[in-house]
Amino acid sequence: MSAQLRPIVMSGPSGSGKSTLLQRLFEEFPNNFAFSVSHTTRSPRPGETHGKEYFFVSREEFETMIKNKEFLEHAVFSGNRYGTSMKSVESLQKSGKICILDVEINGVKSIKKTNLNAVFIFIRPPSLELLGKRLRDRGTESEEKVQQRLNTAQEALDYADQPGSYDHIIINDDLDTAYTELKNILAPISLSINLNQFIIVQKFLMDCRQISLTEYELESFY
Ligand SMILES: Nc1ncnc2c1ncn2[C@@H]1O[C@H](COP(=O)(O)OP(=O)(O)OP(=O)(O)O)[C@@H](O)[C@H]1O
Repeated sequence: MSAQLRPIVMSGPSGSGKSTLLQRLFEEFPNNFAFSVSHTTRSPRPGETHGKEYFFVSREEFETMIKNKEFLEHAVFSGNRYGTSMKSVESLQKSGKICILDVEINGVKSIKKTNLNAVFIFIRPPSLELLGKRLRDRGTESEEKVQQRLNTAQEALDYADQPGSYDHIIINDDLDTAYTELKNILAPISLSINLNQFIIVQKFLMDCRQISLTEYELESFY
């Protein structure tokens, strides 16, 4: 996989602010970043299209893909299987976009074992207390679910404390500061894509010179 198209793996406890930060990123740079499309064994909901929200596959197909080592990571939620295939990341990269993967701790560990050459970013809440408050304020989970998420959060924080677990850790205290930090991390990666395209154009122009196009003819390429 070419270095200039390194995918971004974003992880962090539920409620740490991943979706909020990514939503801002996609709004500001709609042509530069995108999520890869995952595979799932769950049935499509009304309005969902195969290949858009998910690739909907049977259990047998999913298991064959596991056997063929086609997944970068896969997991089970509410009795259904979900996974990110190498192919779906590659097809996004071919379209010239930086692929964003939003995965939990086991996904991070699996992806680390592949040759994806991703950049690993952890979004850290300032404290578990504040994380609990944000989850409660968000109002999407019952108190029992909030407690479950806080327990899982501790595990994610412990893993993030291990040396070498992530390339970057962003503390999401003030949202604007966290977003600026995220953009600063992503800027060199986006830049390398532009730089690579520039080098390809330069090489093309040099080849044109060697096959003796005149300066006048070259002008027409610009
Ligand atoms: N820096 C911040 N300051 C205050 N509130 C924040 C900040 N960042 C995020 N929030 C709020 O915290 C809540 C959780 O954020 P968000 O939904 O983005 O978390 P998440 O990590 O994507 O969670 P999940 O993995 O469960 O989807 C949201 O209500 C969001 O508006």
